[in-house]
Amino acid sequence: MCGIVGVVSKSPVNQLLYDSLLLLQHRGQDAAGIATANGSSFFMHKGNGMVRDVFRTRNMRDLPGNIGIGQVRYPTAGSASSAEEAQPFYVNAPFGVLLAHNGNLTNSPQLRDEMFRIDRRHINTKSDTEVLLNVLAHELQRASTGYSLDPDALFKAVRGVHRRARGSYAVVSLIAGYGMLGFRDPYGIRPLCIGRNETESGTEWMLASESVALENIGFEFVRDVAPGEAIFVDLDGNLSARQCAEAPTLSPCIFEYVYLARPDSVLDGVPVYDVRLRMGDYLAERIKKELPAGAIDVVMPIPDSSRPAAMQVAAKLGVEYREGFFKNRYVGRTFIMPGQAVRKKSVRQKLNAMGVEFKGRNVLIVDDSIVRGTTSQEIVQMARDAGASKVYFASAAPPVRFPNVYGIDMPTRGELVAHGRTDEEVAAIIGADALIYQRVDDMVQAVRDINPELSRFDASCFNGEYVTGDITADYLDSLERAKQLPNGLELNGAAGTGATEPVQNQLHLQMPVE
Ligand SMILES: O=P(O)(O)OC[C@H]1O[C@H](OP(=O)(O)OP(=O)(O)O)[C@H](O)[C@@H]1O
Ligand SMILES: NC(=O)CC[C@H](N)C(=O)O
Ligand SMILES: [Mg+2]
Repeated sequence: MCGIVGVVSKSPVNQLLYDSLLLLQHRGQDAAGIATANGSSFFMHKGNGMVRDVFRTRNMRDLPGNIGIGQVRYPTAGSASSAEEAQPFYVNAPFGVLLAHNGNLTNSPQLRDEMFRIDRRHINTKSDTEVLLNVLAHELQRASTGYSLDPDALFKAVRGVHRRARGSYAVVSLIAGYGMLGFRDPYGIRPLCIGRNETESGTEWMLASESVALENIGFEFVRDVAPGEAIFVDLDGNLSARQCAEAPTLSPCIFEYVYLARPDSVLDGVPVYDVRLRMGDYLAERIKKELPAGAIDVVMPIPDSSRPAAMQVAAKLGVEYREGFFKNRYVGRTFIMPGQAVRKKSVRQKLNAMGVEFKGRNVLIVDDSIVRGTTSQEIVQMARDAGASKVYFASAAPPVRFPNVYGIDMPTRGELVAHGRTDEEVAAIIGADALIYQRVDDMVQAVRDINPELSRFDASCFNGEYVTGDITADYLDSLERAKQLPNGLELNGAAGTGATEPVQNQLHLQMPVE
């Protein structure tokens, strides 16, 4: 998961894009980038780090124009440390195309090979996004007649992308001299929504990963982009939309509701906050079945993402809710950091137990999910060190047992603490007196209680069923092999290079004027 945003406005967009990327920062902390178009010129600034680190005033001044796209990156392909793999990506032919992507292509090596052998295109990085951009560029070349491009040709090109690309992709793109194009893969695995702002000079349009990124900067939420659908907004602000997939089937990633998205966003008609509360309701029912009444003195969340579920667990159990862990607000999300060593260290830097809440009490600690077990192991130990009598642990999501191949960096089974283990074995590893997990059916029902029309989800990391239907055991094995160093050690981060020095990459791309 990364955060993407695109806007066609009536006034300069640099600050607008910056502000909306800040609202999407929770989706990617490793790199950030903004590209704008002014007349026939593209301007771009991108680099490693968080939004506030990457953009200085001088960089912002160098991003003129009323149309632009932006991205915050959490790598799943290539490397966390390579500033060249920060997004957006640019290719000069045909027309000049910029692209930002949230998701992960599962046939990127084959496409890369095809690009070289058949399309004669060179891919310069290990990023699947650069591959996706070149597929789009090639399809635009095929669909366009002569020197011009109209919405029909653009939508034909997106149909071509859907035929060739596999995996997940929510995309925003700029085409020099034409406008902004956005689309979502035929399963709608990663989110994308449309916002509008009426001004005296006309309508402005925005595309963003989450509704919070457009609403908080004054745009009105219009709707989600449908799976397989493409949206094109020309330079004058005229919007056209078309279904470009043959058999679109909405199957959004359920982990967005569990952890990835902000609670104040609404994804595919479902407020994330409401789902997290419902997950708390169902989890409380499990806890009632598994622990004797009166076993728990106090319920505590692990800040931040588990708070709504933990509040609801406490309310349903009729037990006191207390904040036992103080969070250092200057440390980011640990799960999306590249590399196990930095994740482990950051949990301790981020959270500190407050002794007064623990001494002599039986505590139930609630988290939204347990993935590698990094957070839960540290937290249980902190609770014990702070004097808790018993430490019970509950997860608002079911055990994460299978790799994710659609945009969350957990590609190997070995790194998942629940893979091949019983709940009791996981409890022993994290050191808890008891561990209660949500059930998969209840997690799905928590979303469906709010939007019964959503019937299919990508819940592959919980149930091993991959919605695209083409993920084989061989493919999963190949991901694991790619993560192993020759000495048997594991690589850190998407391509294993681990934490990074901030590197900046400033481009000013000049398009020919017609
Ligand atoms: O089992 P693990 O591999 O540790 O992963 C799961 C943990 O990581 C996430 O927290 P994170 O610190 O990323 O973000 P948050 O502040 O939004 O909870 C998530 O909320 C869990 O606490
Ligand atoms: N998490 C994502 O959406 C990642 C986007 C893209 N695959 C990259 O690695 O940069
Ligand atoms: Mg957390």
